[in-house]
Amino acid sequence: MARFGIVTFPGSNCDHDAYHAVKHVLGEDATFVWHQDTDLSALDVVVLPGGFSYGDYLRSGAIARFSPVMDAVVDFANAGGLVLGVCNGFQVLCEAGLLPGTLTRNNSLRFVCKPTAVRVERIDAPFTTQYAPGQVLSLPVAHGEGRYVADDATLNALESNNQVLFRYTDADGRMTDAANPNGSMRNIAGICNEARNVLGLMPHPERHVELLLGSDDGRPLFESLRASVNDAVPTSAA
Ligand SMILES: NC(=O)CC[C@H](N)C(=O)O
Repeated sequence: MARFGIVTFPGSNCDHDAYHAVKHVLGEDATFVWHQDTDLSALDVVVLPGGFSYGDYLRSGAIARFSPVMDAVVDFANAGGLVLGVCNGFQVLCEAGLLPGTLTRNNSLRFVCKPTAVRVERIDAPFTTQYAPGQVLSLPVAHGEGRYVADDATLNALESNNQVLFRYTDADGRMTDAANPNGSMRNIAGICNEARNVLGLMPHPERHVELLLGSDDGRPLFESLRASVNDAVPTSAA
């Protein structure tokens, strides 16, 4: 059984969605981790969920990054643990320095809440093995500060290391400005770190995990994590 911990900050509002995806849809072990907790040793995967941690004061994720749990998340990630940050979780990961770049105000200066088409760029990361390369997913976005920004050197490094795992496209997988809901540079929707064990993703896979919700395109992301955890567990026969 893969053990997922879902961090709750004051202001998180997608923690229960993530819990539902893991516990009830996937059938794996899910527990909530309070922002003041510091022991992550019983977990295989840490999820930083969406929401408005600390009211998005100053800028999204800027205060959550100083929560006691985040020192533990940094240690967990540096030891190779799997970390998934969705939306506000992505913002927190950038603020914490676990991912490069930052998320700034949408180019529309408006909160955007709608389904988007997102293309899977790479399947050689523990978050995407259960997708097909180039598969176009329907995943909802809901954010005011989702515009991914980084300098050219960082963007080029992300591309050459194959760290861009998801991009906004149209439904046919074409990268257009119209398909980009927030003005993210190079249509970036999700990136991993160089070691490939930390993912930040702006759209919400946990909101599209069953057809009752309109789509189950987000479900293979959680199945990929489960497969990665199970593959890593040594068998007793060894
Ligand atoms: N759904 C969310 O996680 C919201 C993200 C963030 N606080 C924003 O509005 O930019």
